[in-house]
Amino acid sequence: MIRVQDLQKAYGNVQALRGVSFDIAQGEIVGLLGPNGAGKTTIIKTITGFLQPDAGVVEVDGIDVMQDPRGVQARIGYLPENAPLYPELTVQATLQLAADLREIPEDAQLEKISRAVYAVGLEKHLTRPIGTLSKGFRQRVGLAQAILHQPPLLILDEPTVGLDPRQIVEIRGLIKSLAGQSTVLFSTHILPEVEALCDRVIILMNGEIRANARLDELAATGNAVVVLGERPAGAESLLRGLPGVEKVEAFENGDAHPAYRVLGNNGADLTPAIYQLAAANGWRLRELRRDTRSLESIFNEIAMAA
Ligand SMILES: Nc1ncnc2c1ncn2[C@@H]1O[C@H](COP(=O)(O)OP(=O)(O)OP(=O)(O)O)[C@@H](O)[C@H]1O
Repeated sequence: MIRVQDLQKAYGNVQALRGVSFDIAQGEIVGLLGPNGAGKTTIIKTITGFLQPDAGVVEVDGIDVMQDPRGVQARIGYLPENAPLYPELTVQATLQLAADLREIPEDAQLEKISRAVYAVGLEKHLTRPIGTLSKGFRQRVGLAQAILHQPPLLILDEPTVGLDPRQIVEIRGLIKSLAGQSTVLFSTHILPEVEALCDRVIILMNGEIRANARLDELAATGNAVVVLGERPAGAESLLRGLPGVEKVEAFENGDAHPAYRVLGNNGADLTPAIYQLAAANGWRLRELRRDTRSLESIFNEIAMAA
């Protein structure tokens, strides 16, 4: 659905993007995560055809954005950061204006507006001027504008920035429901946002991609945790003898059963070999799993390495 290849962009002597490449498949929901100034908005503006890169290729649905920006924009619903809205216009007038700008034929406008309004829960607020709406409801208007033409791809720049905790939960819920109909790429600097919404995360720092993986892959380590029913003689040294094992640490897991953290030396999954070892030696396994890391610790590790 999106192909970004070796994108580069400088503003004067600020190198905002330093060769960014990634692909997003149809139906995915992907978070572009990075601190302020990492280059998230620059990537989004390039994909949506509002900014010309210095080098690189962006394709949406096989269409090159530099060659046919209007063709790409017809396939994208875009919610910019702090979407500009006219405070004196009502919700209905705002959406009618958006439908005109999208060149939606007049006889189709009512049906499209009504569909978008119900999708974002604005049906009771059609006659209210934008200026009287809370920030959360203004964001719903922005989302309704973005989905008016039923685009196959939604691109949202920091969709929950400036919202209070309740509004954040509501907007995240809406994004999740819209993801059923569209591929979604959104940017954020908030880790729990990624955990709440994404299949996959692209971590960007200083104009470079530092990670691009499914959340479960990123969280998995090459270490395993094993808890046994009783303490068989020699368990620790047998675990240590498995190929790919660096070290075995016994730890207290709170229920008096022997627990070990088995540290690998090459990132490979150790659990199948541990399972076989347990079966061969008649150990009673209470628990066997890959050890995981939180997104926060991954992010901090990447930031420290930067
Ligand atoms: N129009 C501009 N002129 C000069 N520098 C710019 C311009 N727009 C962005 N930059 C710089 O380019 C870098 C990337 O900015 P960008 O807005 O893409 O980052 P971001 O990750 O979206 O950050 P934020 O979350 O703060 O919006 C930053 O160093 C920023 O200061």
